Amino acid sequence: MPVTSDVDRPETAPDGPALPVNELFASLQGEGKLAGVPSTFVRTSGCNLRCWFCDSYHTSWEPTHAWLSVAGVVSEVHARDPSHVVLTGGEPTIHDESFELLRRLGDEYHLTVETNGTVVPPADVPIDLASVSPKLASSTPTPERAPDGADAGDWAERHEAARVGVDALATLVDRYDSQLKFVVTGRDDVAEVVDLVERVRAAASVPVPDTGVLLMPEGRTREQLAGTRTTVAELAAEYGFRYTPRIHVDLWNDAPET
Ligand SMILES: C[S@@+](CC[C@H](N)C(=O)[O-])C[C@H]1O[C@@H](n2cnc3c(N)ncnc32)[C@H](O)[C@@H]1O
Ligand SMILES: Nc1nc2[nH]cc(C(=O)O)c2c(=O)[nH]1
Ligand code: SF4
Ligand SMILES: [Mg+2]
Repeated sequence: MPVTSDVDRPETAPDGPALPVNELFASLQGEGKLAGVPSTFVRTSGCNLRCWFCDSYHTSWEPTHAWLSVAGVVSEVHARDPSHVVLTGGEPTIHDESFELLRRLGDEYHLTVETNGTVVPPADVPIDLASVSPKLASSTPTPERAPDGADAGDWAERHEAARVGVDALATLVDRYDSQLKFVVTGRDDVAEVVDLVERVRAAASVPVPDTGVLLMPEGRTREQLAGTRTTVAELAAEYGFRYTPRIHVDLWNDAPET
């Protein structure tokens, strides 16, 4: 149910809890330690950051969505086969209704939340895998590095101020089965990964193994990934971190609903 399909697109939310949904589809989890697992993806719109490379431009730089009731999202999930649900965005945790959705799905599905790690959900929210992707300095938009046609405005400062909260990251790691999945643009990014992982370890109460730290190559398209993946895989091997491919990009490039 992408916004490009023929679904109703009311401009305001229906009565009751509702979410701005950019797309809802079944695919294979393409990233991280559950890569390859059939999953239903719910992609909310709206984000508190503005990564210059965001592969979901229509949830961040130019938010686009249909408003769906939480009950309607549950029905759409029920209508699909996978036992795993991935709630992503945009940044799903900026919407309280995301937490209500997770509560309503928790008994029936394995729940992964893809998050930038800046927001801690209420303690009662069921999450089976917190897939946390803290943002490095190389994600910050600059006049030279912003999506085509986007107005970065004051987002360089806002993004930089909000992109990392060590206490929030430590709480997520303490509370949930988790992975720290860093988008790596090149060799210069790794010192910051090492430093941030050490800061999270110092603040967390549970161990953060190197195998829970995933390096993911930056790239929205096959062509872009071809330019980053070998370097990033070699960095993972060198530093003892885990490498994650982006198998949906390999398989379907940057097609929507994949
Ligand atoms: C679109 S984000 C949505 C969830 C959340 N806002 C976040 O950033 O984790 C989903 C995943 O895609 C990753 N991602 C976004 N753009 C990317 C790019 N150009 N290359 C590689 N990964 C990217 C994010 O880091 C995150 O792991
Ligand atoms: N197949 C597939 N796997 C994914 N894993 C995380 C995704 C995301 O955008 O959060 C994603 C996505 O967009 N597609
Ligand atoms: S935090 Fe996630 S959704 Fe937001 S701009 Fe960055 S990659 Fe896109
Ligand atoms: Mg994606």
